[in-house]
Amino acid sequence: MIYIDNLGKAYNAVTVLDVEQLEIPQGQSFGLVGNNGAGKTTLFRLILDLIKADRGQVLSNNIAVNENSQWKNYTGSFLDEGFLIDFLKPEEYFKFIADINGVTKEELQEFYNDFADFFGNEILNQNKYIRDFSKGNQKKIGIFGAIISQPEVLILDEPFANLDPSSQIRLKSLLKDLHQKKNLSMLISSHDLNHIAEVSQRIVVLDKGRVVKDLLTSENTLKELEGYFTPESVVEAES
Ligand SMILES: Nc1ncnc2c1ncn2[C@@H]1O[C@H](COP(=O)(O)OP(=O)(O)OP(=O)(O)O)[C@@H](O)[C@H]1O
Repeated sequence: MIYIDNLGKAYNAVTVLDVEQLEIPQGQSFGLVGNNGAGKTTLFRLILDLIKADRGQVLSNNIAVNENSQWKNYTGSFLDEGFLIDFLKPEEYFKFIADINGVTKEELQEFYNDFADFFGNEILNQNKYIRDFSKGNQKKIGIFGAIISQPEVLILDEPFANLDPSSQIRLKSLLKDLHQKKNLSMLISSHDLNHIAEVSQRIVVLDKGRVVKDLLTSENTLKELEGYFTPESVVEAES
């Protein structure tokens, strides 16, 4: 369970995150949406203890993430290319993650099988360094890297961005599968309302760092989100 308690962050005296309380129960698929600069990545960075909060704290299974790193044993994440070791080839990178997490060769092979369609023929056996892959393929490498450790909590920042349509569809199906089979807590941000509504049981909307909507996904959620994000000028033009 992730619990956010009175969390605040400002840059240059401008508040970019201000979340009083937010509880994400174990096993929930949690979608985070918001316009550019709404604070989504900042929230994920705070959850992963990559930046320091100005006030408040994030608890993972009741332990403050900035005081004890136990949560790292069960949390997989990919926010950006900074998470990759780009002077390695994908197979070397995956083996490195597998080795530090005690994942066997056979288990890794099983993951490769599950991800074969998602990878296409573009990731494995390419004999090139991660830094030389396209942005979309680097994203695939990062997502796979986050999943190899078989985490209980998975945090992905805009996983659908830069992926081609077929890969987006495959990723949705992989994420839904993982979530169902493993009681995984899945925290995903996206600008794509359709995708996020499809993979999330709950969707939170951030605006200027604040939670402005917290919805359990239903058949009306997509409409509600589209309504929220439709600019007034468009509403006026259509009426
Ligand atoms: N290191 C930093 N220094 C100064 N401002 C920052 C820093 N990191 C983030 N910000 C600012 O914090 C705000 C929130 O940024 P954040 O990246 O969390 O938003 P986001 O919702 O992920 O946006 P996007 O959808 O564009 O990725 C933005 O105004 C951003 O410019």
